[in-house]
Amino acid sequence: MKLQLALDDLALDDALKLTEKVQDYIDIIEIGTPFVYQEGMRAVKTFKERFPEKEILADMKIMDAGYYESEEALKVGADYVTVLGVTDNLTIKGCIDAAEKYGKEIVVDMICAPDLPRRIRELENLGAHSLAVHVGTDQQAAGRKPIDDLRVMAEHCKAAKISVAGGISADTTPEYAALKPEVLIVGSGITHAKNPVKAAKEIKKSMEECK
Ligand SMILES: O=C(CO)[C@H](O)[C@H](O)COP(=O)(O)O
Repeated sequence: MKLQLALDDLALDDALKLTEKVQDYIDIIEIGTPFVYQEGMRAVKTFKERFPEKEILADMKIMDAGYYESEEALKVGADYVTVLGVTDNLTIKGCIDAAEKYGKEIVVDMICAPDLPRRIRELENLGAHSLAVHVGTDQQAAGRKPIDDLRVMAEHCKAAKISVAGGISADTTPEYAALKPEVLIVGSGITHAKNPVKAAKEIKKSMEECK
């Protein structure tokens, strides 16, 4: 199980400093969607250069122009690019083709996707590498959590790897880790923690206890 640190609402220098501090506990560095809006592909390139031993995910949440947009991140060093599961299969296929050209992978973000079992089947048939259960920031504010969708994903996913995101913290990691997703994604649970190093260390420890 890998820990993915989502960097969403930090400036580039602050994000680099925070990542230095927690790097021992994380496997994948996510350049979050707001960070992509703020810094563009410069952030992907900078993080790949500063942390060459880590995997980098560009959370682009692509909705159209799948091949072209994913290649923007892949050519500057992204190991993973996200596309939205609600979009057209042609867009998802474009992202998969671009990723495979670079020997990298696509993560399909299932935020707001209706009928999960059916969509999981379709996406696996398309050859999606990973599917991400995701309760977004606005949904979290309305009290939603990703645990039920993660159960559905764990039951129906046969070939793709599973990621999960949506307000996960050190306190809630054990219940998510128990379902053994391949990747646990944590943003504010580390970046907004009083002590980010302590939070990252606790999260990684809980994950290891579930191996
Ligand atoms: O993709 C995102 C928001 O759209 C976040 O990166 C993801 O939800 C993880 O952050 P948090 O743990 O704070 O929910």
